[in-house]
Amino acid sequence: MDVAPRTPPPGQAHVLIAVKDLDRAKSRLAPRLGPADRNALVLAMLRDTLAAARSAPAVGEVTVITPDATVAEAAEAAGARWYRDPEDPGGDGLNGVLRAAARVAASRVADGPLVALQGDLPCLAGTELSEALDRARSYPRAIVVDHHGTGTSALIVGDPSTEFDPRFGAGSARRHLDSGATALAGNWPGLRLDVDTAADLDAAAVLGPGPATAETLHRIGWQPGYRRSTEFI
Ligand SMILES: Nc1nc2c(ncn2[C@@H]2O[C@H](COP(=O)(O)OP(=O)(O)OP(=O)(O)O)[C@@H](O)[C@H]2O)c(=O)[nH]1
Ligand SMILES: C=C(OP(=O)(O)O)C(=O)O
Repeated sequence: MDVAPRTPPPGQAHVLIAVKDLDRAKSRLAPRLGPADRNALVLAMLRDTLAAARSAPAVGEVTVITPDATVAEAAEAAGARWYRDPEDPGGDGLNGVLRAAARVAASRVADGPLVALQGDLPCLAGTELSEALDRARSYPRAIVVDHHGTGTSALIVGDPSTEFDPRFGAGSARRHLDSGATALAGNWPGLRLDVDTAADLDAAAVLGPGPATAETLHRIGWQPGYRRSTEFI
């Protein structure tokens, strides 16, 4: 990771978003969507997530970590920076990549928190993220638990001397809590709604996704509950 240092304004957060190769992304949607539609959806959800994160006054900088050139282009177009995945992230895909990115970011973060945010939050509002960041100030390490109550939408590490130590993956909320993180309370449906399955996407369509995701859902003809209602016929 060779990036020129640029220090975000004091007190503002540096948000890290990791996105894997589009060809491997959102495999749990494969039963409902072909590769082209899945790729378009991943990019659209990322665009909406980036737009919301960048609109939050509490956020000073957003960096996408990805091995994928198309994702990197989308990040740049949204005004975010990007790093390429390290050659050897340490054996643990997402968490290794985030640890490596955090090491680079930590060398130039002023005094704001470092945040690992999921990139599949199509209903995220900047105000939700700002509120969560504000609430996280009272804790050295905090998380936003996802809408299922088991995963993690965001890990917020406010104390730069604290190890970043991301523990994402299935059941990550418990692991983050065990690592000393505090689960933040707040009415943040968009921040909590990470989309991995058809049911999640249905929920996002109902809650109200950002413009990129809304347009993509329309274009690919996504019909909430379609399969579930016909499966039993
Ligand atoms: N840069 C980077 N991002 C990753 C890597 N592994 C996972 N991610 C991202 O981390 C988030 C959670 O990963 P997963 O749940 O494994 O993958 P997903 O694409 O969301 O969904 P599934 O394929 O259905 O598991 C997603 O935004 C992924 O794109 C990795 O090795 N490198
Ligand atoms: C990576 C996570 O979730 P998902 O695999 O559902 O994206 C997580 O909640 O830590």
